[in-house]
Amino acid sequence: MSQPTLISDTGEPESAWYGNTVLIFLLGITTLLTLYEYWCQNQRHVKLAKDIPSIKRLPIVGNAHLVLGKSAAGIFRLATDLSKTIQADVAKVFLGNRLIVAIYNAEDAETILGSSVHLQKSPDYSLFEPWLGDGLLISYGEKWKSHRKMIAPTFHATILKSFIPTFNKNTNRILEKLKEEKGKIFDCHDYMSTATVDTLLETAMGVEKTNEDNTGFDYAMAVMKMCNIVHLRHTKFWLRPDLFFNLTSMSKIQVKLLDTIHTLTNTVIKRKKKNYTERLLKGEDSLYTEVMKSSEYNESKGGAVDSSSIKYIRDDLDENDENDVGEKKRLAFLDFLIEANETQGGLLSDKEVSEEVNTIMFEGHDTTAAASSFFLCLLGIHTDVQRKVYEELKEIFEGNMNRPITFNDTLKMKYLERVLLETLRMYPPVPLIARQVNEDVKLATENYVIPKGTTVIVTQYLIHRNEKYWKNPTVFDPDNFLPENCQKRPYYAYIPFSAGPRSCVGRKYAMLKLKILLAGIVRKFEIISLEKEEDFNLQGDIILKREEGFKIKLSERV
Ligand code: HEM
Repeated sequence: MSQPTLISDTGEPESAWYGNTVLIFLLGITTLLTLYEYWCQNQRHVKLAKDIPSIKRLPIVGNAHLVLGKSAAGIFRLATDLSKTIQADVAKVFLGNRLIVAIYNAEDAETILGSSVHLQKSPDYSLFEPWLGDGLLISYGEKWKSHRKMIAPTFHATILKSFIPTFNKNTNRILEKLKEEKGKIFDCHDYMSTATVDTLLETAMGVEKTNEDNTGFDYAMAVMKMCNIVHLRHTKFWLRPDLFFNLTSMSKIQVKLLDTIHTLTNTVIKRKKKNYTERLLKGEDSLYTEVMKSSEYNESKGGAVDSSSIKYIRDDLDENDENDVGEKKRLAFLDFLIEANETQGGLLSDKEVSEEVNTIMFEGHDTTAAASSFFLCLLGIHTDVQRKVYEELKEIFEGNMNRPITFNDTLKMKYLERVLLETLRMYPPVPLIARQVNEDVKLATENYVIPKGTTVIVTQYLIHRNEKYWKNPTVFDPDNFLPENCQKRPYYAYIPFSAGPRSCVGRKYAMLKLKILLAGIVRKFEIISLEKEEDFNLQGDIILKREEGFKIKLSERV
Protein backbone atom coordinates (compact mmCIF):
# COMPACT_ATOMS: atom_id res chain seq x y z
CA MET A 1 0.00 0.00 0.00
CA SER A 2 1.52 3.37 -0.98
CA GLN A 3 2.05 6.05 1.76
CA PRO A 4 -0.04 9.26 1.39
CA THR A 5 2.18 12.21 0.29
CA LEU A 6 2.30 14.96 2.96
CA ILE A 7 1.62 18.47 1.67
CA SER A 8 3.34 21.47 3.34
CA ASP A 9 1.70 24.90 3.94
CA THR A 10 3.32 26.13 0.71
CA GLY A 11 1.58 23.42 -1.24
CA GLU A 12 4.82 21.46 -1.98
CA PRO A 13 5.24 17.84 -0.96
CA GLU A 14 6.78 17.66 2.63
CA SER A 15 9.90 15.69 1.50
CA ALA A 16 10.81 18.43 -1.04
CA TRP A 17 10.35 21.09 1.59
CA TYR A 18 12.58 19.13 4.00
CA GLY A 19 15.23 18.73 1.27
CA ASN A 20 15.23 22.47 0.54
CA THR A 21 15.65 23.35 4.20
CA VAL A 22 18.68 21.06 4.58
CA LEU A 23 20.16 22.50 1.38
CA ILE A 24 19.68 26.08 2.58
CA PHE A 25 21.17 25.15 5.95
CA LEU A 26 24.24 23.54 4.33
CA LEU A 27 24.68 26.47 1.98
CA GLY A 28 24.44 28.83 4.95
CA ILE A 29 27.07 26.92 6.91
CA THR A 30 29.39 26.71 3.88
CA THR A 31 29.05 30.44 3.24
CA LEU A 32 29.76 31.23 6.89
CA LEU A 33 32.82 28.95 6.97
CA THR A 34 34.09 30.41 3.69
CA LEU A 35 33.66 33.93 5.05
CA TYR A 36 35.39 32.91 8.27
CA GLU A 37 38.31 31.38 6.33
CA TYR A 38 38.51 34.52 4.17
CA TRP A 39 38.52 36.65 7.32
CA CYS A 40 41.29 34.43 8.83
CA GLN A 41 43.46 34.73 5.73
CA ASN A 42 43.17 38.49 5.86
CA GLN A 43 44.12 38.83 9.51
CA ARG A 44 47.19 40.96 10.11
CA HIS A 45 49.14 38.17 11.84
CA VAL A 46 48.52 35.73 8.97
CA LYS A 47 49.66 38.24 6.35
CA LEU A 48 52.75 39.34 8.31
CA ALA A 49 53.89 35.77 8.87
CA LYS A 50 53.15 34.57 5.34
CA ASP A 51 56.81 34.06 4.37
CA ILE A 52 57.70 31.94 7.38
CA PRO A 53 58.08 28.33 6.14
CA SER A 54 55.24 25.97 6.94
CA ILE A 55 53.47 22.84 5.86
CA LYS A 56 50.11 22.85 4.12
CA ARG A 57 47.25 23.88 6.36
CA LEU A 58 43.59 22.97 6.10
CA PRO A 59 40.93 25.69 5.97
CA ILE A 60 39.47 26.57 9.39
CA VAL A 61 41.40 23.98 11.49
CA GLY A 62 44.86 24.91 10.21
CA ASN A 63 47.26 22.11 11.25
CA ALA A 64 45.36 21.11 14.39
CA HIS A 65 44.12 17.86 12.82
CA LEU A 66 47.67 16.46 12.73
CA VAL A 67 47.67 15.62 16.44
CA LEU A 68 44.37 13.74 16.34
CA GLY A 69 44.64 10.18 17.62
CA LYS A 70 48.33 10.52 18.49
CA SER A 71 49.95 9.52 21.77
CA ALA A 72 52.37 11.85 23.61
CA ALA A 73 55.30 10.05 21.96
CA GLY A 74 53.52 10.26 18.58
CA ILE A 75 53.10 14.02 18.95
CA PHE A 76 56.76 14.42 19.86
CA ARG A 77 57.77 12.43 16.75
CA LEU A 78 55.39 14.48 14.63
CA ALA A 79 56.96 17.74 15.85
CA THR A 80 60.51 16.57 15.15
CA ASP A 81 59.54 15.10 11.76
CA LEU A 82 57.83 18.36 10.79
CA SER A 83 61.02 20.28 11.47
CA LYS A 84 62.85 17.90 9.11
CA THR A 85 60.16 18.20 6.44
CA ILE A 86 60.20 21.98 6.57
CA GLN A 87 64.03 22.06 6.53
CA ALA A 88 64.31 25.57 7.87
CA ASP A 89 65.49 27.22 11.07
CA VAL A 90 62.07 28.73 11.73
CA ALA A 91 58.63 27.32 10.97
CA LYS A 92 54.99 28.15 11.56
CA VAL A 93 51.86 26.13 12.20
CA PHE A 94 48.26 27.18 12.78
CA LEU A 95 45.96 25.78 15.43
CA GLY A 96 42.75 27.08 13.92
CA ASN A 97 43.47 30.77 13.56
CA ARG A 98 46.17 30.73 16.24
CA LEU A 99 49.68 31.26 14.87
CA ILE A 100 52.56 29.36 16.46
CA VAL A 101 56.13 29.98 15.36
CA ALA A 102 58.81 27.42 16.24
CA ILE A 103 62.46 28.42 16.45
CA TYR A 104 65.20 25.88 15.75
CA ASN A 105 68.28 28.13 15.76
CA ALA A 106 70.44 29.92 18.33
CA GLU A 107 70.34 33.43 16.84
CA ASP A 108 66.54 33.71 16.88
CA ALA A 109 66.37 31.95 20.25
CA GLU A 110 68.56 34.76 21.61
CA THR A 111 66.22 37.38 20.13
CA ILE A 112 63.36 35.92 22.18
CA LEU A 113 64.99 34.55 25.35
CA GLY A 114 67.70 37.18 25.67
CA SER A 115 65.23 40.04 25.52
CA SER A 116 63.83 41.75 28.59
CA VAL A 117 60.62 42.42 26.66
CA HIS A 118 59.38 38.99 25.54
CA LEU A 119 59.02 37.64 29.05
CA GLN A 120 55.38 36.60 29.02
CA LYS A 121 54.66 32.89 28.96
CA SER A 122 52.24 31.60 26.34
CA PRO A 123 48.57 31.10 27.35
CA ASP A 124 49.23 27.32 27.41
CA TYR A 125 50.88 27.70 30.83
CA SER A 126 47.52 28.76 32.30
CA LEU A 127 46.55 25.06 32.49
CA PHE A 128 49.09 24.82 35.33
CA GLU A 129 47.21 27.40 37.38
CA PRO A 130 45.09 25.07 39.54
CA TRP A 131 48.37 23.41 40.49
CA LEU A 132 51.07 26.13 40.60
CA GLY A 133 48.88 29.22 40.93
CA ASP A 134 50.65 32.33 39.69
CA GLY A 135 54.11 31.17 40.84
CA LEU A 136 57.48 32.09 39.35
CA LEU A 137 57.19 29.76 36.34
CA ILE A 138 53.99 31.40 35.11
CA SER A 139 53.78 34.89 36.58
CA TYR A 140 54.58 38.01 34.60
CA GLY A 141 55.28 41.72 35.03
CA GLU A 142 55.99 43.27 38.41
CA LYS A 143 54.98 40.17 40.37
CA TRP A 144 57.42 37.95 38.47
CA LYS A 145 60.18 40.56 38.72
CA SER A 146 59.92 41.09 42.47
CA HIS A 147 59.52 37.37 43.26
CA ARG A 148 62.46 36.46 41.03
CA LYS A 149 64.61 39.03 42.85
CA MET A 150 63.66 37.43 46.17
CA ILE A 151 63.93 33.79 45.14
CA ALA A 152 67.05 33.66 42.90
CA PRO A 153 69.47 34.45 45.75
CA THR A 154 68.01 31.65 47.90
CA PHE A 155 69.88 29.30 45.53
CA HIS A 156 73.15 31.17 45.96
CA ALA A 157 76.44 29.22 46.00
CA THR A 158 76.90 29.66 49.74
CA ILE A 159 73.55 28.06 50.47
CA LEU A 160 74.12 25.28 47.97
CA LYS A 161 77.37 24.34 49.70
CA SER A 162 75.51 23.96 52.98
CA PHE A 163 73.25 21.38 51.26
CA ILE A 164 76.15 19.04 50.45
CA PRO A 165 75.84 16.82 53.57
CA THR A 166 72.12 16.35 52.77
CA PHE A 167 72.89 15.55 49.12
CA ASN A 168 75.30 12.87 50.41
CA LYS A 169 72.83 11.51 52.97
CA ASN A 170 70.09 11.18 50.37
CA THR A 171 72.45 9.60 47.86
CA ASN A 172 73.35 6.95 50.44
CA ARG A 173 69.69 6.38 51.16
CA ILE A 174 68.97 5.77 47.47
CA LEU A 175 72.03 3.51 47.13
CA GLU A 176 70.60 1.27 49.87
CA LYS A 177 67.29 1.08 48.00
CA LEU A 178 69.01 0.40 44.66
CA LYS A 179 70.82 -2.57 46.24
CA GLU A 180 67.44 -4.33 46.37
CA GLU A 181 67.20 -4.08 42.56
CA LYS A 182 70.65 -5.57 41.90
CA GLY A 183 70.61 -7.93 38.91
CA LYS A 184 67.01 -7.07 37.96
CA ILE A 185 65.81 -4.94 35.05
CA PHE A 186 63.94 -2.02 36.61
CA ASP A 187 62.78 1.54 35.88
CA CYS A 188 65.26 3.88 37.55
CA HIS A 189 63.02 6.94 37.06
CA ASP A 190 60.82 6.04 40.07
CA TYR A 191 63.91 5.97 42.29
CA MET A 192 65.34 9.17 40.84
CA SER A 193 62.00 10.97 41.35
CA THR A 194 61.63 9.87 44.94
CA ALA A 195 65.23 10.78 45.70
CA THR A 196 64.85 14.27 44.22
CA VAL A 197 61.59 15.01 46.04
CA ASP A 198 63.08 13.93 49.38
CA THR A 199 66.24 15.94 48.75
CA LEU A 200 64.28 19.08 47.82
CA LEU A 201 62.20 18.73 50.98
CA GLU A 202 65.32 18.48 53.13
CA THR A 203 67.27 21.26 51.38
CA ALA A 204 65.30 24.08 49.75
CA MET A 205 62.29 23.44 52.02
CA GLY A 206 64.43 22.66 55.07
CA VAL A 207 62.18 19.98 56.58
CA GLU A 208 63.62 16.77 58.00
CA LYS A 209 62.32 13.49 56.67
CA THR A 210 61.35 11.96 59.98
CA ASN A 211 60.12 8.53 58.92
CA GLU A 212 60.37 6.20 56.00
CA ASP A 213 56.96 7.11 54.64
CA ASN A 214 56.05 7.18 50.99
CA THR A 215 55.41 10.93 50.70
CA GLY A 216 58.14 11.51 48.12
CA PHE A 217 56.99 8.63 45.95
CA ASP A 218 53.27 9.51 46.15
CA TYR A 219 54.02 13.14 45.35
CA ALA A 220 56.28 12.23 42.40
CA MET A 221 53.65 9.88 40.94
CA ALA A 222 50.93 12.53 41.31
CA VAL A 223 53.15 15.06 39.50
CA MET A 224 53.80 12.60 36.68
CA LYS A 225 50.07 12.01 36.19
CA MET A 226 49.30 15.75 36.40
CA CYS A 227 51.86 16.36 33.64
CA ASN A 228 50.04 13.77 31.51
CA ILE A 229 46.74 15.56 32.03
CA VAL A 230 48.13 19.03 31.29
CA HIS A 231 49.88 17.70 28.17
CA LEU A 232 46.72 15.98 27.00
CA ARG A 233 44.84 19.27 27.37
CA HIS A 234 47.58 21.07 25.43
CA THR A 235 47.25 18.71 22.48
CA LYS A 236 43.51 17.89 22.50
CA PHE A 237 42.07 21.34 21.92
CA TRP A 238 38.52 20.34 22.89
CA LEU A 239 39.75 19.56 26.42
CA ARG A 240 41.18 23.04 26.91
CA PRO A 241 38.09 24.96 28.04
CA ASP A 242 37.33 24.17 31.69
CA LEU A 243 33.66 23.92 30.72
CA PHE A 244 34.32 20.75 28.69
CA PHE A 245 37.22 19.43 30.76
CA ASN A 246 35.09 19.52 33.93
CA LEU A 247 32.63 17.13 32.28
CA THR A 248 35.31 14.45 31.88
CA SER A 249 36.42 11.83 34.42
CA MET A 250 39.92 13.28 34.02
CA SER A 251 38.90 16.41 35.93
CA LYS A 252 37.95 14.24 38.93
CA ILE A 253 41.33 12.51 38.74
CA GLN A 254 42.96 15.94 38.62
CA VAL A 255 41.17 16.95 41.82
CA LYS A 256 42.59 13.88 43.60
CA LEU A 257 46.10 14.39 42.24
CA LEU A 258 46.10 18.04 43.26
CA ASP A 259 44.96 16.97 46.71
CA THR A 260 48.03 14.70 47.05
CA ILE A 261 50.35 17.43 45.74
CA HIS A 262 48.94 20.27 47.81
CA THR A 263 48.66 18.16 50.97
CA LEU A 264 52.42 17.66 50.87
CA THR A 265 53.27 21.30 50.15
CA ASN A 266 50.77 22.63 52.72
CA THR A 267 52.17 20.28 55.37
CA VAL A 268 55.68 21.51 54.65
CA ILE A 269 54.63 25.17 54.94
CA LYS A 270 52.72 24.48 58.18
CA ARG A 271 55.74 22.76 59.70
CA LYS A 272 58.02 25.65 58.84
CA LYS A 273 55.55 28.18 60.22
CA LYS A 274 55.33 26.16 63.43
CA ASN A 275 59.13 26.18 63.73
CA TYR A 276 59.08 29.92 63.21
CA THR A 277 56.50 30.50 65.97
CA GLU A 278 58.32 28.13 68.35
CA ARG A 279 61.54 30.06 67.90
CA LEU A 280 59.83 33.34 68.71
CA LEU A 281 58.03 31.85 71.75
CA LYS A 282 61.36 30.60 73.07
CA GLY A 283 62.64 34.15 72.78
CA GLU A 284 65.02 33.24 69.96
CA ASP A 285 65.64 35.63 67.10
CA SER A 286 63.91 35.13 63.80
CA LEU A 287 66.26 33.58 61.24
CA TYR A 288 66.36 36.90 59.46
CA THR A 289 67.58 38.76 62.55
CA GLU A 290 70.03 35.97 63.32
CA VAL A 291 71.44 36.12 59.84
CA MET A 292 71.87 39.86 60.07
CA LYS A 293 73.83 39.48 63.29
CA SER A 294 76.04 36.61 62.19
CA SER A 295 79.71 37.41 61.88
CA GLU A 296 79.88 35.03 58.94
CA TYR A 297 77.49 37.29 57.10
CA ASN A 298 79.52 40.38 57.93
CA GLU A 299 82.69 38.71 56.68
CA SER A 300 81.12 37.64 53.46
CA LYS A 301 79.76 41.09 52.83
CA GLY A 302 83.29 42.14 52.11
CA GLY A 303 83.88 39.28 49.70
CA ALA A 304 81.00 37.06 48.73
CA VAL A 305 81.93 33.38 48.30
CA ASP A 306 83.30 32.85 44.83
CA SER A 307 80.66 30.93 42.99
CA SER A 308 82.48 30.95 39.68
CA SER A 309 83.54 27.39 40.38
CA ILE A 310 79.97 26.24 40.01
CA LYS A 311 79.19 28.39 37.01
CA TYR A 312 78.92 25.45 34.68
CA ILE A 313 77.42 27.52 31.96
CA ARG A 314 77.43 31.24 31.48
CA ASP A 315 74.29 32.94 32.58
CA ASP A 316 73.08 36.42 31.84
CA LEU A 317 71.63 36.74 35.29
CA ASP A 318 74.67 35.59 37.24
CA GLU A 319 75.75 39.18 37.54
CA ASN A 320 72.38 40.37 38.81
CA ASP A 321 71.69 37.46 41.12
CA GLU A 322 75.07 37.29 42.73
CA ASN A 323 76.24 40.85 42.98
CA ASP A 324 73.01 41.48 44.79
CA VAL A 325 74.80 40.89 48.11
CA GLY A 326 72.06 41.00 50.68
CA GLU A 327 70.98 39.32 53.87
CA LYS A 328 68.48 37.08 52.08
CA LYS A 329 71.39 35.21 50.51
CA ARG A 330 71.93 33.45 53.79
CA LEU A 331 68.41 32.06 54.01
CA ALA A 332 67.41 28.96 52.13
CA PHE A 333 64.31 29.12 49.95
CA LEU A 334 61.46 28.33 52.35
CA ASP A 335 63.14 29.99 55.35
CA PHE A 336 63.23 33.17 53.31
CA LEU A 337 59.63 32.81 52.15
CA ILE A 338 58.35 32.35 55.70
CA GLU A 339 60.36 35.36 56.89
CA ALA A 340 59.01 37.43 53.99
CA ASN A 341 55.53 36.29 54.95
CA GLU A 342 55.80 36.74 58.72
CA THR A 343 58.36 39.42 59.51
CA GLN A 344 59.21 41.45 56.46
CA GLY A 345 56.08 43.57 56.50
CA GLY A 346 54.13 40.86 54.69
CA LEU A 347 56.24 40.90 51.51
CA LEU A 348 54.50 37.69 50.49
CA SER A 349 50.94 36.57 51.23
CA ASP A 350 50.09 32.99 52.36
CA LYS A 351 48.80 32.30 48.85
CA GLU A 352 52.02 33.53 47.26
CA VAL A 353 54.14 31.37 49.58
CA SER A 354 52.09 28.36 48.60
CA GLU A 355 52.37 29.15 44.85
CA GLU A 356 56.15 29.46 45.03
CA VAL A 357 56.56 26.28 47.11
CA ASN A 358 54.48 24.34 44.58
CA THR A 359 56.48 25.83 41.72
CA ILE A 360 59.89 24.96 43.18
CA MET A 361 58.76 21.47 44.19
CA PHE A 362 57.64 20.79 40.61
CA GLU A 363 60.41 22.54 38.67
CA GLY A 364 63.03 21.27 41.07
CA HIS A 365 62.18 17.60 41.02
CA ASP A 366 60.77 16.35 37.72
CA THR A 367 63.50 18.01 35.64
CA THR A 368 66.33 16.60 37.77
CA ALA A 369 64.71 13.15 37.90
CA ALA A 370 64.55 13.06 34.08
CA ALA A 371 68.16 14.28 33.73
CA SER A 372 69.51 11.61 36.10
CA SER A 373 67.44 8.84 34.50
CA PHE A 374 68.67 9.71 30.98
CA PHE A 375 72.24 9.90 32.34
CA LEU A 376 72.05 6.39 33.82
CA CYS A 377 70.53 4.89 30.65
CA LEU A 378 73.19 6.54 28.50
CA LEU A 379 76.02 5.26 30.70
CA GLY A 380 74.49 1.78 30.40
CA ILE A 381 74.57 2.09 26.61
CA HIS A 382 77.96 3.84 26.20
CA THR A 383 80.07 1.56 28.36
CA ASP A 384 83.33 3.24 27.24
CA VAL A 385 82.02 6.55 28.60
CA GLN A 386 80.96 4.84 31.83
CA ARG A 387 84.44 3.34 32.24
CA LYS A 388 86.02 6.79 31.88
CA VAL A 389 83.61 8.32 34.43
CA TYR A 390 84.49 5.52 36.85
CA GLU A 391 88.25 5.93 36.24
CA GLU A 392 87.95 9.65 37.00
CA LEU A 393 86.07 8.91 40.23
CA LYS A 394 88.71 6.33 41.27
CA GLU A 395 91.37 8.98 40.84
CA ILE A 396 89.42 11.57 42.83
CA PHE A 397 88.58 9.24 45.72
CA GLU A 398 91.90 7.36 45.78
CA GLY A 399 90.58 4.01 46.85
CA ASN A 400 88.04 5.34 49.37
CA MET A 401 84.91 5.13 47.26
CA ASN A 402 82.62 5.28 50.29
CA ARG A 403 83.61 8.61 51.76
CA PRO A 404 81.21 11.55 51.51
CA ILE A 405 81.60 13.67 48.38
CA THR A 406 82.84 17.20 49.02
CA PHE A 407 82.38 20.38 47.02
CA ASN A 408 86.03 20.18 45.95
CA ASP A 409 85.48 16.65 44.65
CA THR A 410 82.66 17.90 42.45
CA LEU A 411 85.01 20.48 40.93
CA LYS A 412 87.38 17.70 39.93
CA MET A 413 84.63 15.71 38.14
CA LYS A 414 85.48 17.28 34.77
CA TYR A 415 84.60 14.25 32.65
CA LEU A 416 81.42 13.40 34.57
CA GLU A 417 80.39 17.03 34.11
CA ARG A 418 80.89 16.78 30.34
CA VAL A 419 78.81 13.60 30.24
CA LEU A 420 76.06 15.36 32.17
CA LEU A 421 76.12 18.40 29.87
CA GLU A 422 75.98 16.10 26.84
CA THR A 423 73.03 14.25 28.38
CA LEU A 424 71.22 17.59 28.79
CA ARG A 425 72.08 18.46 25.18
CA MET A 426 70.62 15.35 23.62
CA TYR A 427 67.77 14.90 26.09
CA PRO A 428 66.95 18.33 27.59
CA PRO A 429 64.40 17.70 30.39
CA VAL A 430 62.52 20.84 29.33
CA PRO A 431 62.40 20.26 25.56
CA LEU A 432 60.78 23.59 24.66
CA ILE A 433 59.81 26.99 26.04
CA ALA A 434 56.69 28.85 24.92
CA ARG A 435 56.42 32.64 25.07
CA GLN A 436 53.85 35.09 23.86
CA VAL A 437 55.27 38.13 22.07
CA ASN A 438 53.45 41.37 22.71
CA GLU A 439 55.01 43.30 19.85
CA ASP A 440 56.16 42.44 16.32
CA VAL A 441 59.58 40.79 16.37
CA LYS A 442 62.03 40.82 13.49
CA LEU A 443 64.09 37.64 13.36
CA ALA A 444 67.69 37.25 12.24
CA THR A 445 66.62 34.44 9.90
CA GLU A 446 65.61 35.95 6.55
CA ASN A 447 64.25 39.01 8.36
CA TYR A 448 61.02 37.15 9.05
CA VAL A 449 58.56 39.05 11.22
CA ILE A 450 56.70 37.38 14.07
CA PRO A 451 53.49 39.36 14.58
CA LYS A 452 52.50 40.49 18.07
CA GLY A 453 50.24 38.08 19.91
CA THR A 454 51.99 35.03 18.41
CA THR A 455 53.05 32.06 20.51
CA VAL A 456 56.77 31.49 19.96
CA ILE A 457 58.18 28.07 20.79
CA VAL A 458 61.92 27.93 21.37
CA THR A 459 62.79 24.27 20.86
CA GLN A 460 65.91 23.42 22.87
CA TYR A 461 65.62 19.80 21.78
CA LEU A 462 66.03 20.78 18.11
CA ILE A 463 68.51 23.62 18.62
CA HIS A 464 70.70 21.12 20.49
CA ARG A 465 70.58 18.90 17.39
CA ASN A 466 71.06 21.59 14.75
CA GLU A 467 73.97 20.67 12.45
CA LYS A 468 75.00 24.32 12.29
CA TYR A 469 76.37 24.07 15.83
CA TRP A 470 77.03 20.35 16.41
CA LYS A 471 79.23 18.23 14.16
CA ASN A 472 77.44 14.92 14.69
CA PRO A 473 74.29 16.10 16.44
CA THR A 474 72.72 12.69 16.97
CA VAL A 475 75.88 11.07 18.33
CA PHE A 476 76.38 11.05 22.10
CA ASP A 477 79.80 12.63 22.54
CA PRO A 478 80.85 14.25 25.83
CA ASP A 479 83.79 15.87 24.02
CA ASN A 480 81.29 18.35 22.60
CA PHE A 481 81.90 20.08 25.92
CA LEU A 482 85.67 20.28 25.81
CA PRO A 483 86.49 23.97 26.38
CA GLU A 484 87.90 24.39 22.85
CA ASN A 485 84.65 23.05 21.34
CA CYS A 486 82.41 25.19 23.56
CA GLN A 487 84.21 28.35 22.46
CA LYS A 488 83.25 27.76 18.83
CA ARG A 489 79.51 27.75 19.46
CA PRO A 490 77.08 30.62 19.95
CA TYR A 491 75.92 30.75 23.55
CA TYR A 492 72.26 30.15 22.68
CA ALA A 493 73.12 26.89 20.87
CA TYR A 494 73.08 25.19 24.28
CA ILE A 495 70.20 26.21 26.54
CA PRO A 496 68.98 23.27 28.68
CA PHE A 497 68.31 25.74 31.52
CA SER A 498 66.97 28.38 29.14
CA ALA A 499 68.90 31.67 29.16
CA GLY A 500 68.36 35.37 29.64
CA PRO A 501 66.24 37.04 32.31
CA ARG A 502 63.86 34.05 32.73
CA SER A 503 66.50 31.34 32.89
CA CYS A 504 66.27 28.57 35.47
CA VAL A 505 66.89 29.75 39.04
CA GLY A 506 67.77 26.21 40.15
CA ARG A 507 70.46 25.45 37.54
CA LYS A 508 73.36 25.41 40.02
CA TYR A 509 71.37 23.48 42.58
CA ALA A 510 70.56 20.93 39.86
CA MET A 511 74.15 20.53 38.66
CA LEU A 512 75.60 20.16 42.15
CA LYS A 513 72.94 17.74 43.29
CA LEU A 514 73.18 15.68 40.09
CA LYS A 515 76.96 15.41 40.33
CA ILE A 516 76.80 14.06 43.89
CA LEU A 517 73.91 11.68 43.20
CA LEU A 518 75.31 10.31 39.93
CA ALA A 519 78.92 10.04 41.15
CA GLY A 520 77.55 8.19 44.19
CA ILE A 521 75.72 5.69 41.97
CA VAL A 522 78.66 5.13 39.56
CA ARG A 523 81.06 4.61 42.52
CA LYS A 524 78.86 1.79 43.76
CA PHE A 525 77.27 0.17 40.70
CA GLU A 526 78.03 -0.76 37.14
CA ILE A 527 75.08 0.24 34.96
CA ILE A 528 73.87 -2.01 32.18
CA SER A 529 71.32 -1.10 29.55
CA LEU A 530 69.72 -3.70 27.28
CA GLU A 531 68.39 -1.06 24.91
CA LYS A 532 70.03 1.33 22.48
CA GLU A 533 69.39 5.03 21.93
CA GLU A 534 67.45 4.18 18.75
CA ASP A 535 64.96 2.37 21.00
CA PHE A 536 64.14 5.54 22.97
CA ASN A 537 60.50 6.58 22.41
CA LEU A 538 60.64 10.16 23.55
CA GLN A 539 57.57 11.95 24.78
CA GLY A 540 57.57 15.62 25.60
CA ASP A 541 54.69 15.81 28.05
CA ILE A 542 55.99 18.97 29.74
CA ILE A 543 59.16 17.17 30.84
CA LEU A 544 61.00 14.97 28.33
CA LYS A 545 60.63 11.27 29.18
CA ARG A 546 60.83 7.84 27.61
CA GLU A 547 57.44 6.30 26.86
CA GLU A 548 58.71 2.84 27.77
CA GLY A 549 60.33 4.00 31.01
CA PHE A 550 64.02 4.14 31.94
CA LYS A 551 64.98 0.47 32.24
CA ILE A 552 68.44 -0.42 33.47
CA LYS A 553 70.22 -3.23 35.34
CA LEU A 554 72.78 -2.75 38.10
CA SER A 555 75.64 -4.89 39.30
CA GLU A 556 77.55 -3.94 42.44
CA ARG A 557 81.19 -3.00 41.90
CA VAL A 558 83.73 -4.97 43.85
C1 HEM B 1 68.23 19.44 35.20
C2 HEM B 1 67.42 20.21 35.90
C3 HEM B 1 66.69 21.42 35.39
C4 HEM B 1 66.45 21.84 34.11
C5 HEM B 1 66.89 21.18 32.82
C6 HEM B 1 65.69 23.06 34.20
C7 HEM B 1 65.29 23.81 33.11
C8 HEM B 1 64.54 24.97 33.20
C9 HEM B 1 64.08 25.72 32.06
C10 HEM B 1 64.35 25.38 30.61
C11 HEM B 1 63.37 26.76 32.52
C12 HEM B 1 62.63 27.82 31.70
C13 HEM B 1 61.23 27.27 31.54
C14 HEM B 1 60.34 28.12 30.76
O1 HEM B 1 60.63 29.29 30.49
O2 HEM B 1 59.26 27.60 30.41
C15 HEM B 1 63.37 26.69 33.97
C16 HEM B 1 62.75 27.59 34.79
C17 HEM B 1 62.71 27.47 36.15
N1 HEM B 1 63.35 26.52 36.92
FE1 HEM B 1 64.50 25.00 36.23
N2 HEM B 1 65.46 23.35 35.52
C18 HEM B 1 66.07 22.38 36.29
C19 HEM B 1 66.10 22.32 37.66
C20 HEM B 1 65.53 23.23 38.50
C21 HEM B 1 65.63 23.20 39.93
C22 HEM B 1 66.44 22.17 40.72
C23 HEM B 1 64.87 24.23 40.40
C24 HEM B 1 64.64 24.67 41.81
C25 HEM B 1 65.08 24.07 42.87
C26 HEM B 1 64.32 24.93 39.26
C27 HEM B 1 63.49 26.03 39.32
C28 HEM B 1 63.04 26.74 38.22
C29 HEM B 1 62.16 27.90 38.31
C30 HEM B 1 61.56 28.49 39.59
C31 HEM B 1 61.96 28.36 37.01
C32 HEM B 1 61.13 29.58 36.56
C33 HEM B 1 62.06 30.76 36.46
C34 HEM B 1 61.39 32.03 35.94
O3 HEM B 1 60.47 31.96 35.13
O4 HEM B 1 61.83 33.11 36.35
N3 HEM B 1 64.73 24.29 38.12
N4 HEM B 1 64.09 25.59 34.35
